[in-house]
Amino acid sequence: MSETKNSERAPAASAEPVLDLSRRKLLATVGGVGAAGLALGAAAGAGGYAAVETPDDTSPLASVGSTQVMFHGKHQAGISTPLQSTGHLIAFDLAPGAGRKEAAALLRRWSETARALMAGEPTSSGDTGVALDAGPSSLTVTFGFGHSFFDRTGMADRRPAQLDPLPDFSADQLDPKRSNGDLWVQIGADDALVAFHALRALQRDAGSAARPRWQMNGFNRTPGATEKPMTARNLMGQVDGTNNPKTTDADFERRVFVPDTGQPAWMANGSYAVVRRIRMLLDTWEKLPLTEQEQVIGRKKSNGAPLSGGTETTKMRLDAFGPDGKPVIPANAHARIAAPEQNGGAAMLRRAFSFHDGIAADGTPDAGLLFVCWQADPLHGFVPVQRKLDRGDALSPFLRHEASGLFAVPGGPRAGEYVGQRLLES
Ligand SMILES: C=CC1=C(C)c2cc3[nH]c(cc4nc(cc5[nH]c(cc1n2)c(C)c5CCC(=O)O)C(CCC(=O)O)=C4C)c(C)c3C=C
Ligand SMILES: [Fe+2]
Repeated sequence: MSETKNSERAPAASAEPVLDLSRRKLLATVGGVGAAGLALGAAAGAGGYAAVETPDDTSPLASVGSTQVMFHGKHQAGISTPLQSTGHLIAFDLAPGAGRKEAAALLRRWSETARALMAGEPTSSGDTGVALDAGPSSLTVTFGFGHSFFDRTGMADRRPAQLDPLPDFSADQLDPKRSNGDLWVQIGADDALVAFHALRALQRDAGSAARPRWQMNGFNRTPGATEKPMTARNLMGQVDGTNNPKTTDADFERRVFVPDTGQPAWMANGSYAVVRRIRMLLDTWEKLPLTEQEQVIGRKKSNGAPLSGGTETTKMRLDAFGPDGKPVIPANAHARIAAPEQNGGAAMLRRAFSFHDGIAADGTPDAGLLFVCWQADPLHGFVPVQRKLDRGDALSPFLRHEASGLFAVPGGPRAGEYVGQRLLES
């Protein structure tokens, strides 16, 4: 697993960040309160997995800035680590003539840059200074390989079957130019400048080896904006992420990560990311009365509680019927249709960013969800659930799936290793 560390540290420009462990409290899991990094973990619904260090009162940086996520670990950072307030998703294609050797050199460069920036250090070549003064700010950089990468590098025989293209869904309106790609990078941080700094550094590192294919920018709530840590809200106003698998669940690892002994061996402790740019038809959605909006999801908008009663964390009672004889959580409610118990146990870890790219040509807001979900096998996670949603989800008329990607995200690098080394050098 990747670890999160909340430390007082020298400004980002310093080559030697100060990590004075003797002056910090180590908080093991989500059980504690008071640390911004920890609070975020609880709020994200995708986090709280990592060890968090809190600074003492003399910290020169606010705790948001000083929170650090470890680059090395069993899993890559940015999967089960807390969701951040700024995200960039970017796919690259290898340049004509670039193959396995160039890809290996690129992953080596990218890994060193990610390691340095996640530690709050400047990059080793020509740091742009954009993140000067800021701490690591929970920066995570996560790397993945797309289906086409294996053809481009002459390694088609090493491609996992899990990367087979996703099936077509009837409601898809996908733009191929904004879909897939040889390589994929997910950047997240709790400071927009820190995130942008990392994005630029990685783009520059790509040099002549790879070219950006598409880029998407997203956001979530800023840590500290709410009175207490809360699950995120999306741009439809719903509490979104409640029923995510929890890192404390006995089957969390099995659902989200390829086992140690999994195949192919280079994917051990890795995960598969499905990325969808889902436009929300907000002009239509916002006209829907509140009670109907709640029926569409099956949960209350105010606090995310199931319509069958209780609080946000109360289990949905899918077998509850109202006095009218109808199910309290409608048969086509999104949360019912997507629930693992309705899909043979299929589950995924959703870790999304909202996006807003201004006004589209048709005059409507170009806004929605950069849906990213993580699973050990997309055929037992995203695919069956999306198949079912595609057939009769009450939310579908308010959505448009505009872009799609599927990426193999290898396990975390060991010290001295770069991401993907076990694929590229064995
Ligand atoms: C194929 C997977 C899914 C897509 C695509 C998807 C899109 C999507 N969802 C929301 C809003 C909510 N989703 C909620 C729950 C939920 N959604 C999925 C899967 C997909 N969603 C799952 C597996 C679940 C959990 C179901 C369960 O176990 O109860 C909820 C309810 C709160 C929660 O649990 O998170 C909301 C709200 C939007 C807006 C959207 C596309 C833009
Ligand atoms: Fe959903």
